[in-house]
Amino acid sequence: MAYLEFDHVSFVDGPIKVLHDISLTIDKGEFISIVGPSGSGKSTFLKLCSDLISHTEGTIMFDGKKIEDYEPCEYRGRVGYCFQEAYLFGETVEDNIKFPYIIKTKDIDMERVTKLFDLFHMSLEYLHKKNTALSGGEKQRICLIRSLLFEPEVLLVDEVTSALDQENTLLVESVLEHLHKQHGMTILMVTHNEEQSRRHVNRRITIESGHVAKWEEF
Ligand SMILES: Nc1ncnc2c1ncn2[C@@H]1O[C@H](COP(=O)(O)OP(=O)(O)OP(=O)(O)O)[C@@H](O)[C@H]1O
Repeated sequence: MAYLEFDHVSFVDGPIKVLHDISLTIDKGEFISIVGPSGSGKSTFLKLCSDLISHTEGTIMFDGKKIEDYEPCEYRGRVGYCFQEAYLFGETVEDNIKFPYIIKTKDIDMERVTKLFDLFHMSLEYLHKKNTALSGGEKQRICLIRSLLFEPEVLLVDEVTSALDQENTLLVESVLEHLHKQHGMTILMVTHNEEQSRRHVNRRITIESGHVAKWEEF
C-alpha cells in the first residue's frame, strides 16, 4: 500500500536545485536505506519527508493525504525523526523525555520510558543527567528515545550511528530492526556506511546530484 508518495518533487532554493523530479513510492512497513555521495541531497530528502522544509514543486502524499494538508502536530506525531546533530532540549535528559508528553498533553508513561531505556541499554539514572554531561553517542540515543516516545508510525533517521562505536552502532541497528520487525514501523535511514545500508533493510535508494539514481531490492 502506497504510504509515502513523491510525485515529481523538487526542492529549489533560489538558483540552487537541491532535489529535482523525485518520484517514488514507499509502502507501509518498509525499511529503506538512503545512500549517495556527500552533498547529493539525502538529508534534504528526509527533511522533506519530515515536513521540516517544504517542497517547491510536485506532490508529497502521506497515507492518502497531501503532506501540507496535515495539522503540523498530527504529522509530527505520526512521522518522527532523528538527525545527526542530536539536538537536545532543556537542561536535562528528563526534560527531553517529558517533551513528547507535554506536546501530547498526556501524563508521562514511565512503563514505556523504562522499556525504551532498556532497549537502548541505558539506565533510568540518566534522567537526572545534564544534557551537557552526555557523550555524542548517549545524546543520539536520547534523541531516538524522545522520537520514539511520540509513538510514530514512520521513523526517519539521518546518520544516527556516525558518532557511535561499533558496539553502539550494532545496538541502534538492532533496535531499528526490532521496531521494524516487531512493530511494523516504516523506517527511512540515511547512512554513509555501506554494510549498514544493506543490513536489515528491504530496499536501498541511491541519491546522486539531487535525483534518485538507483533502487535496489534486498
Ligand atoms: N536550503 C538550501 N539552500 C541551498 N542549498 C541547500 C539547501 N539545503 C541544502 N543545500 C545544499 O544542497 C546539497 C545537498 O545537501 P544535503 O544536506 O541534503 O546533502 P547530503 O547528501 O545529506 O550530504 P551529506 O552526506 O554530506 O550529509 C548541499 O550542497 C547543500 O549545501
